[in-house]
Amino acid sequence: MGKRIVVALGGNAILTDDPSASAQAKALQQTAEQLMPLIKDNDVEMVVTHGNGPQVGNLLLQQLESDSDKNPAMPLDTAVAMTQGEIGYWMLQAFTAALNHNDMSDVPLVSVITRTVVDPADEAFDNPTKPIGPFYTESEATLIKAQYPEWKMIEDSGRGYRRVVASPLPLKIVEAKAIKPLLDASALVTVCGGGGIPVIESDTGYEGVEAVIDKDFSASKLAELVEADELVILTSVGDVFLNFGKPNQQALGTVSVSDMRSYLNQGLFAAGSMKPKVAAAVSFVENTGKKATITSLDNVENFVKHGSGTCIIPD
Ligand SMILES: Nc1ncnc2c1ncn2[C@@H]1O[C@H](COP(=O)(O)OP(=O)(O)O)[C@@H](O)[C@H]1O
Ligand SMILES: NC(=O)OP(=O)(O)O
Repeated sequence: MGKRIVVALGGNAILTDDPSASAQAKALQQTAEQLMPLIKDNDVEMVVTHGNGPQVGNLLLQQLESDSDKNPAMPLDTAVAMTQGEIGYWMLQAFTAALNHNDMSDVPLVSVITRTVVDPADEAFDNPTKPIGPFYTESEATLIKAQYPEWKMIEDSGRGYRRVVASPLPLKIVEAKAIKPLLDASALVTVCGGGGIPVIESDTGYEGVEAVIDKDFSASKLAELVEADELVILTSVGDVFLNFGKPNQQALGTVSVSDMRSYLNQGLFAAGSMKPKVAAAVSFVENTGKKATITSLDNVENFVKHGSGTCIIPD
């Protein structure tokens, strides 16, 4: 068995400044090429997961047009499933091209519709924090609030206003067991897209709930469940920084998990962006004794060759 890694892809892997299907599929083609050094010439089983915040928010906006009985709007759990389907499809297309291009056309490919179990009593249901869909100016946000008073909007890290929805913590990935044999067969698997379709346990099995789960937390849980050797969180920055954006900012290279836990507990990372990534990575290392890396897609080749990026290791 090769080394098993779970890779979580950030927003920049899919969405550029053009949200059309063709532009997102094209962005993923480049992403797939950038991931190839992770598996090419290495005995690696790769599981890929991805976000869906912009896509699911846009899809909900499209649902607002569909208010008749003949063409009803879809609820949020179904919208998450729809984005898993669309992005999973683009992933298959992108990986097919990249594997062909890198003489690895024999690698089996699959995208798995995945459910993630959450706690119905999770306090996140009363406190929406997950930004989805497009960014709005302050005046646009005011108009939207008047039109949809039930929506909660927040200012998202100085980038504009966005709608937020509940984002409960993932407890269990329902399909984790089914994914393992695919990995054993050396398939390249896309799984748990958008954090997974949020479900709660019910008398008959599972019931969908309205939420969007953070994909970094799901990736961490998934990595534990498939017994991954490493969790790799890819975003738009090559390193995690202390004092990010300040003149004295300092890139973190290899850091022990207890040091990173201490930085996290001191509140040194921004909520809604770097904090969940660090929390997810620290949780994986604490729970498994394996390592986790946070770096950028652009740095994958350097990471493979020289180990650059922020690497959290067991004590
Ligand atoms: N301490 C930090 N170190 C590095 N980047 C940070 C830090 N705090 C905030 N950031 C910001 O977090 C961003 C990554 O978060 P985000 O865009 O939400 O992730 P995703 O890649 O999952 O879409 C980086 O592009 C950077 O601007
Ligand atoms: N579900 C999720 O975490 O999506 P983003 O990474 O796109 O916000």
